[in-house]
Amino acid sequence: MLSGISGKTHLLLLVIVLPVTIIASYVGLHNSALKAVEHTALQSARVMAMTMNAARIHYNKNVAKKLSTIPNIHIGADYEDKAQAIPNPATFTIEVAEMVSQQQPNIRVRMYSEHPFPNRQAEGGPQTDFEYSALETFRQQKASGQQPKAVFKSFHIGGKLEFDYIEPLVMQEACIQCHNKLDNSPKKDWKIGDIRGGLSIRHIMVDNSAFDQLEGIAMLSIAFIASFSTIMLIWNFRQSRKQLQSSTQNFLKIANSDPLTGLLNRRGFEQAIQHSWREHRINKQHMSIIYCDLDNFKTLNDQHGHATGDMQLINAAGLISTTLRQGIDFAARIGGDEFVIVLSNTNQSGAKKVAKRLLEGGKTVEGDHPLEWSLGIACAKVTSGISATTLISWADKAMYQAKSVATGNYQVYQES
Ligand SMILES: Nc1nc2c(ncn2[C@@H]2O[C@H](COP(=O)(O)OP(=O)(O)OP(=O)(O)O)[C@@H](O)[C@H]2O)c(=O)[nH]1
Repeated sequence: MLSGISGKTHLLLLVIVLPVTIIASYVGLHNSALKAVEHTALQSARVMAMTMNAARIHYNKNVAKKLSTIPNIHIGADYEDKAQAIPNPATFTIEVAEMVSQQQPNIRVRMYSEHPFPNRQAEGGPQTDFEYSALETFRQQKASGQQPKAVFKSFHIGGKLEFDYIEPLVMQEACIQCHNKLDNSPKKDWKIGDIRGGLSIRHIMVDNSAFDQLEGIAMLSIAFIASFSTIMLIWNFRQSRKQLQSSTQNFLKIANSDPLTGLLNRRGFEQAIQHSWREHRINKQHMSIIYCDLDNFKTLNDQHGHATGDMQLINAAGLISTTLRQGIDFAARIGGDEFVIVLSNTNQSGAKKVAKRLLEGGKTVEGDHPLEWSLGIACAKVTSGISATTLISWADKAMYQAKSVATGNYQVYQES
């Protein structure tokens, strides 16, 4: 029963808890790996956006603005077609972004507007759902009085990780004049602070190597955790089984022992004699039984008290134990003052020697009262024609014969 519960608990741990732990660890580590890669991508997108903005501001302030005061210098999106012309800051930034994108196939930088000029109609507007939704978010943030903030999102596209970062582009004082005055401007009612578009930076992880590395570490960690947990569970299971075996053995020892003398009790004796009987029958050996009954034990109890009687029983058991061969013979207290001794592979003459030693030993036991007992010996070659119960009953009869003759002697059972 105990073993069943313990086994089931461990099985439950192995079958449910371990896979759940492994899955939870994998999901946790996978998410951590993704977060780490996302963080890196976000940082690099921010740096890229800062660089683009710094280039635009610098160009605007130190190139476009200064050259605009010189006559015959044209500043506009159509600068390529004209002599003495330079790009306006927006065109400058757009073209720098295009150059970066061409050189880095895994990075795409673009400025987009909801109202692109006619020359940028094809590629200048929002192109993805995320670019549309980013403009919507910026507008909502502005409407609720917040400073529009960059948005960031990661996608899994065709087995590759993709990170999109979009910063709001806000209409500046320096740009509004052109936008509201130029003939070809698609919108002429811009106000400073309006959301005019976004700076979109897309980073595609071409080989996913950083992520794969982190996932590899995650998998290794999980494999380690799983192996460690399994080893711990098996170790724990074995320990529990050992403890259970040892408790079962202790329990059986207690259940089969006489608490007063430490010898086997009737229950333990029956198991031991059956086992020994089988072995003797296989080996066709002689077995001898000595049935012992204390003489006038009732009188001892009555005259000197139960504790003295108990001491006499303990002395008798001690004498039996020291007389027998350790691990070969065995004995039990099967009744109040009755003991049965089993002498393995022992014939009648051997049993007589043991009986004499027990009688002699009784005279010298420690204590005020010499140990006197009557012993009955029965001996047989163990075959299928006789049972252990019969041999014990013969020894019992012999003990009564001894008692009927005189106290403190032994008799050998003789088949009549
Ligand atoms: N002290 C003690 N006495 C016990 C124990 N178990 C049984 N007895 C007593 O042992 C006595 C056995 O009595 P009997 O079988 O008549 O034995 P006896 O007085 O030795 O008589 P004979 O065998 O004819 O010599 C009884 O008085 C029981 O009460 C025990 O554990 N301790």
